[in-house]
Amino acid sequence: MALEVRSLTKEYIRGRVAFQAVNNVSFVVQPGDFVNIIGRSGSGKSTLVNMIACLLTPTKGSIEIDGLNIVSLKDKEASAYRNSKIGYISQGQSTLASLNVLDNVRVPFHLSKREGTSKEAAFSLLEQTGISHLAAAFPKHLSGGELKRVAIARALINHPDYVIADEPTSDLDVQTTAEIMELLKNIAETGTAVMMITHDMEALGYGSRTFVMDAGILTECAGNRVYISHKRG
Ligand SMILES: Nc1ncnc2c1ncn2[C@@H]1O[C@H](COP(=O)(O)OP(=O)(O)OP(=O)(O)O)[C@@H](O)[C@H]1O
Repeated sequence: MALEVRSLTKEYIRGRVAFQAVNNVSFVVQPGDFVNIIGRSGSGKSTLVNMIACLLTPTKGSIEIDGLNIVSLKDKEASAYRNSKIGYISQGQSTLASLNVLDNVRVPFHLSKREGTSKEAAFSLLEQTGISHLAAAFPKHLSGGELKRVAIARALINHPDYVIADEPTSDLDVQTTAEIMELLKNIAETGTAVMMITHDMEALGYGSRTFVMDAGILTECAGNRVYISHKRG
């Protein structure tokens, strides 16, 4: 299922001045793509992916999946879409402290009405992410890399078509970064499109396409080569 973003714009008002945090952005993501999104702090990366995750309403433009414009979904439909189609790996800590690792992974399964149980599937995802030995542990006893693996397993529990990861390696060492990136690459290889915001040059090589966001304008780098301008126009 291709994701088609057309003329997407998000306008904010700061002081009394309106500005486009995301400015007329268009691109298409195919199943299995592993998309890097890079760019300076404040350039509009999170605003863009939050609109794709239906967490934010665009000012203008469309986001189509299989002919359905998700921008026009009502709140309840938008939540259902997010729950079934999007796996979201947020930048910060996102586990629930009162649940053990296995139950944290199961949470999205139970947010919508579904047949069956999520226990085996959640355990299998913990095996895939290399932390099944921590199934009964609580988040406060886990390292940053282990918590990131929990977030990845949880993002996959509903078999999403798209995984969005907002700086998944921001606080990890080189070795753990490589392991987390291998996991994300494997996810893309199964046909789930991955969109990753990153500032981490080590992480970039794992993606198949790279986009640069600059003051709300998104440009794809030819041949996945990265040209970063440090000047702002
Ligand atoms: N609710 C809001 N109201 C007004 N301005 C906002 C709002 N949310 C974000 N912005 C502004 O929009 C711009 C884009 O923000 P965004 O968080 O998308 O950037 P980013 O590229 O993800 O940054 P970072 O790399 O620091 O996370 C920034 O200038 C930010 O200050």
